[in-house]
Amino acid sequence: MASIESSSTDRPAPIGPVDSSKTPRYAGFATFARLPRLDQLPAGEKADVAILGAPFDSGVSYRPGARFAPAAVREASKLLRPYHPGLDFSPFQAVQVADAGDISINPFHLEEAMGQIEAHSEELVRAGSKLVTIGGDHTIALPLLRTMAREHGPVALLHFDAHLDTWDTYFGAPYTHGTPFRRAFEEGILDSSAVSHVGTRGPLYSKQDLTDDKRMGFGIVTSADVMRQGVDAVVQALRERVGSRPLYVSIDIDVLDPAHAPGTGTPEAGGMTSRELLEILRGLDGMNLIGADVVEVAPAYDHAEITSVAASHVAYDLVTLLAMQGR
Ligand SMILES: N=C(N)NCCCC(=O)O
Ligand SMILES: [Zn+2]
Ligand SMILES: [Zn+2]
Repeated sequence: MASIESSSTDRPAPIGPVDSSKTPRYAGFATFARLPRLDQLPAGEKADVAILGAPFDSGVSYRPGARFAPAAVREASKLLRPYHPGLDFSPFQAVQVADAGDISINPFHLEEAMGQIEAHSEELVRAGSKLVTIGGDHTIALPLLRTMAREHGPVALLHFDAHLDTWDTYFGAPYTHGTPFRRAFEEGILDSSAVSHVGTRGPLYSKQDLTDDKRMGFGIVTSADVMRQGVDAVVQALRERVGSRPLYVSIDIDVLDPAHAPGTGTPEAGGMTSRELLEILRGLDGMNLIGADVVEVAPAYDHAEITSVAASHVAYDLVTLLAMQGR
């Protein structure tokens, strides 16, 4: 396991999280994992990895509320600690991780909203930050993928979700949370030889949904496959499919069973456990991860922060995987 714990450059040591043995976790402003805000870094210092909020839920087909997720996930992330034992790595020591705040997104104009997400993410990426974006509904993955493809060319995609999200339109609308990956396919920003859904389950509109999805190149690892084959076999198959291609990971929190993530807009029974999801993510260690998102947390339907805690741990694993690639 590649482990880069220190830097050879003359940049100052990263500013880490607020020390929870000095200031209690429940005190103070909420940033992701109690990390500094981007604007608190010394002048000229970049975030190697940035957590970015994308509060937007005007693309949903069912329960709204994911616009409140960035705040809820930050709040739930206060209990995260600096060392990741599963990956044997201290991400906040190795690189500068910072909270880049929320994008200002127009809730009344979908195209403008996507433009704002694309522009803001591009600015951060150009400044040298790898992004873990907290949605928001799944619509936000499309502008984020556009940004990634502009930097890297067509990208490999691992899409963790109960749903395919390769549907065509809803009520005639092309940009919704059920359609981002069909639009991405049409725009040529995905590397169709290396795209896969993981955790898929639940009723579809028709069998044609699967035919269309396959035509776009997607492989499917269902949630039942995860249960039957086990985490290690799934990880091996995903690694083989993606290889060393630039990889974007999009995680719809509804990939988890509603027992593990009740706070979401379109829940489906029979999902993965949070343990399975986290173990699959850890299995991606060493792959060419370029960015990630965690979407579809809808705090109003949550209980005891079950969903936002799960999302905060998922985001922490993604941050750690990105941090392991070094400064
Ligand atoms: N992306 C999420 N979470 N859901 C898409 C479901 C679209 C539908 O209502 O069929
Ligand atoms: Zn979903
Ligand atoms: Zn989705």
